[in-house]
Amino acid sequence: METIVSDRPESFAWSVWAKRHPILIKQIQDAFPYPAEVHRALDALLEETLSGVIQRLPADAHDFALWEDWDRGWYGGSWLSAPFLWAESYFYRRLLEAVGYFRPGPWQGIDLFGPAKHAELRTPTVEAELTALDDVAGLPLTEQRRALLEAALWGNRADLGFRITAAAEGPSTDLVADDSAQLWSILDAASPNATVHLVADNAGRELLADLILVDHLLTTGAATRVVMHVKPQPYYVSDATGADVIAVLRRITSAPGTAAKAGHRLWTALTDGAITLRTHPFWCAPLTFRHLPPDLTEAMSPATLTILKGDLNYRRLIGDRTWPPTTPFTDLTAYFPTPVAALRTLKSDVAVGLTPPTITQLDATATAWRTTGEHALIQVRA
Ligand SMILES: O=P(O)(O)OC[C@H]1O[C@](O)(CO)[C@@H](O)[C@@H]1O
Repeated sequence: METIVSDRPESFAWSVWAKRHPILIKQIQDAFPYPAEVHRALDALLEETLSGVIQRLPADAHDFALWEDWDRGWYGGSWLSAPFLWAESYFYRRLLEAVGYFRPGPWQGIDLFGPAKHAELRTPTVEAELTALDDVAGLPLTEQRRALLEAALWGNRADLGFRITAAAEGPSTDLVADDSAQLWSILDAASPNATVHLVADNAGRELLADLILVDHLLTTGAATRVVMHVKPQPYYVSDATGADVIAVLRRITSAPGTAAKAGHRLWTALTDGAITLRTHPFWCAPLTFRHLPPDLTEAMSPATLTILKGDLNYRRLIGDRTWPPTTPFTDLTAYFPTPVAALRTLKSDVAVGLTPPTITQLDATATAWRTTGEHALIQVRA
């Protein structure tokens, strides 16, 4: 199966470089009063990706050696001919370089995507979602499970990068694969000693729903311990960092009713160790999870179940390749060190584990069903 690259005009990967990134760079330039040299560096990066060759990080970058290790011979070649997964990840590292995120100075540590992430937490939609938790609390357990799992799943649609070029958010449509019964049976079989690792994706609404799900797992005994993995630095626009977890927690605790109670429980769970927050440089690596480093593999191996959120984690799990969509999910994920569940809305070309009737139905819609974000899946490998 071929690795996905970005050099075919009008392909999805190509459109990310040609259409999404110019808008993204402009948004970053507008969001902060960056000095002229930062504007120039951002413009130069965009130019380099569209018509230049991939430059190395400066030799004094703190992670220069790490990126030498992660390189697979792509420096010096065209961005569009390198694997999409590798090049897109490196683009986000180069964005941080352009704004001086790691360099001593006034812009050090300032999240270039912060304004959009924070604005999302103040929207009426988030307010309504928090209030709706009062109703969920009154439902029978199976319905609570369905509601909160689906909120975490569809929360992935709220990715800020994706929304740069996606049509305005329409109604959520169907699940193209749904192994949720298996997800719960794995946890129930291990109860009361289940440990869940949750590899988070986006901040804001998605992280809010993830945290509410985590609270539900802990309060119902479906999990005794949860390890949440977040990014060590801003990445893929709205990916969650430790600072985002705190911001979302504060938002939940400041809401009325059921939400506030969940927020306070989450806060306590973090302090007493029922929830552990972790990060690792590999979460921002341009490689698939087949390259999980030994320390991360060891840290994750006690997991009863690892829940991977989002499109990028899905690409990294199964490999960013032109798989036939009927390829079994279980075959491609057999290597992963723990039982694994993917919760993902479809926002890139990769899709596996679908049945022929589902594919026929999706093709009959005559839409770009792989990339519109209107479809979602829950896939599990025990
Ligand atoms: O936040 P997610 O769900 O990982 O999605 C990231 C998105 O960005 C992309 O990398 C495209 O830019 C897609 O893979 C995906 O649509």
